[in-house]
Amino acid sequence: MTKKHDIFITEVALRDGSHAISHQFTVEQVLKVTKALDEAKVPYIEVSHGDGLAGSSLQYGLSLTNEFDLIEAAVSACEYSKISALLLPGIGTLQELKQAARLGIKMARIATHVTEADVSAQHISLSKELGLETVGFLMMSHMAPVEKLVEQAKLMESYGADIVYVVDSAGALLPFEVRERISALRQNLSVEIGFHGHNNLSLAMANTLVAIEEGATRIDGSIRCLGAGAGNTQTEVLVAVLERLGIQTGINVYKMMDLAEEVVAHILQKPQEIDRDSLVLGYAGVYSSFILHAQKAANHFGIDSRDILIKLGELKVVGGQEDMIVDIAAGISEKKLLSK
Ligand SMILES: CC[C@H](O)CC(=O)C(=O)O
Ligand SMILES: [Mn+2]
Repeated sequence: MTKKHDIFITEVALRDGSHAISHQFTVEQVLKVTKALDEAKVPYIEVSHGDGLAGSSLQYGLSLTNEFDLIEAAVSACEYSKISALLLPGIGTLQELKQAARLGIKMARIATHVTEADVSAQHISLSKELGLETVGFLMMSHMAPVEKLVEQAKLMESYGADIVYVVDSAGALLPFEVRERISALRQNLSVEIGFHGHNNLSLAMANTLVAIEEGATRIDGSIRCLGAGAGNTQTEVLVAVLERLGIQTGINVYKMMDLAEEVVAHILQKPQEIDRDSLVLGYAGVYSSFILHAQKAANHFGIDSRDILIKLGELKVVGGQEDMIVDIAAGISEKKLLSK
C-alpha cells in the first residue's frame, strides 16, 4: 500500500474526551489542540459536547463552554484538517446541524443506538443537503446480532450516508466479533466502513487492526486515550503501528507524540488507565460515557460503582437513559440498608 492515505483517521478527543473531563473544555484548549492536530495533518477532528450537539444539559452534563464557540475556534485553527460534529437525533436537532454547518464543519456524524437507525433519516438527508460528508454511527454495536447491524447500516446507507461506522461504545466487542461485523458490512454495503473502539478490555488497538484487515477505511482514535471510559484507540500509537505495517495515514507521528505528552496529558484530570470501573464497562457491556455518572451516584449513596455498572449492563440501559443511573443506585442502596 503506497498511496498517501490508506486509512482516514478521525481524532475524537475533543468530543469523546469531553465525557472524561465532565465537558469542561475551554476555547484555549480546543484552539491549542486543534492547531497541533492540524499541523500533524490529522484529516478529521471531531468537536462537540460528548453527547453530541446540544448535549449540554442536566441529563448529560453541562458544558463549561458553548460548543459552538468550541467549533468556531476549531474551524479557525485549521488549514488542513476538517472539523466534524456528532449529533444524536433527539438530543441535537436539525437547527443545531445547520448552525454547525454555518460555522464551517465539513463532516457530520449522525449517531443512533444500533437498532434505531430509522431515527437518523432526516438528519442524514439534511447533512447531505448542507454539503457535508455524512457518517452513520451505529452505537453500542455489541448489542445487536450481525444481521441486525447489517439491516440498520443499510438503512443509513439508503438515507444517503457516505460512511457507516461500527461503534463499540462499551469497549465490549472481542476481535472475532469485530471481524464478523466489519466483514458483513463490507459484503452488504457499497459505502465506506468505519470503526470506533473503546479500550475498556484493552482491545481497542487489536479490534482496530482487525477492522482494518476486514476493510474498514475510517478509524477513530483519541490522543493519549482522552475519551470516555478507558478512552479510545490511542491515536498516536495507532499512527505508529500503522506506519510499521506500511499503512499510510498521512499523519506525522512525532508531532502527535509531542502533542500527547506536552498538552493533552495535562488536560486529563488523571492519566487514562484501565481501572476497575472502566474494566467493568467492557466486561458488562455498558456505555463508556456512563462511568462518571455512576461514580457520582456511588459516592452519593455510599455504594460500589461496579454494582451500579453491572446492573446497568444487566438491564441493557442505553444512551439517553442516564437518569436511570441514579434510580439504580438508589435501589442498590435501599437493598443494602434493608439487609443490615
Ligand atoms: C453519547 C455519545 C457517545 O459518546 C458516542 C460515542 O462515542 C460512542 O458511542 O462510543
Ligand atoms: Mn465513543
